[in-house]
Amino acid sequence: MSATRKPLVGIPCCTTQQGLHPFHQVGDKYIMGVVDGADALPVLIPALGDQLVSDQLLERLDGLLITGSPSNVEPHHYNGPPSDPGTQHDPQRDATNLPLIRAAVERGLPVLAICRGFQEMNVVYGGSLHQKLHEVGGYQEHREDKSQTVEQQYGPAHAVNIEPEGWLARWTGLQTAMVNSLHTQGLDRLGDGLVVEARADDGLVEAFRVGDAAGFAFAVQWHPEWKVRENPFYQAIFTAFGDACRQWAAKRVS
Ligand SMILES: N[C@@H](CCC(=O)NCCCC(=O)O)C(=O)O
Repeated sequence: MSATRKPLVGIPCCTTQQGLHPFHQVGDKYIMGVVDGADALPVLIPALGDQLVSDQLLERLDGLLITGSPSNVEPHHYNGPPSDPGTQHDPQRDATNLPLIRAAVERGLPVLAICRGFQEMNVVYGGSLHQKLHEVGGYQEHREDKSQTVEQQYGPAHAVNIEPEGWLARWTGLQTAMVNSLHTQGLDRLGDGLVVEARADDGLVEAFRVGDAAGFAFAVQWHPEWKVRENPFYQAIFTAFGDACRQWAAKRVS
């Protein structure tokens, strides 16, 4: 691989309906997180579910970024009770991402999962979700205040306590950090083999890694892609991801 060739990072899309037509889309901040934060080339992956030949796709990639989304994982994927009527779902995204995440981690391809992506990764490993964290009791407010500006909503909201022996501690040297918080759902049962990397003060799991993964497999409940270059804590996560993608790319081509 030439010194200037950047790793290729796949970003699976959400589906939305715009007028009469369905679209596949990814938010700009995730794309720019890959470009600016990981110094990599993004490529958008349509949410094709079964029609995505994941091996043929994954063998061409050097990493996967699994994004957040206002939609929720359909609860049948974790044996949860049905969602309230009107809950936003994206079954095509579920059908794409759940198998893709498993296949990517199995082959050692670097995976960074954010917010809904973090929740998906927990479900992939047999974990479950609280559908309305604010109704469970004992948890602080983890939702954004939708009356605020976008800058305020993605600003620091609460602390996370970082596990001293984990990857986050190694990358940052920190014991605590402030993070944004824009989620209604949250981890209930932690998936098999997932290792907690950080918790909120109320005990909610906010970051984990896949314990026996062959490569980089890391997930956070907050949004480190938000203005990643301006936040050294967020940047450290994207730097570690980008480095893992570069190492994968170098091995793949050599
Ligand atoms: N719907 C889930 C996940 C929350 C989430 O991913 N929010 C992201 C919102 C938009 C974005 O920044 O991409 C939940 O509510 O817990």
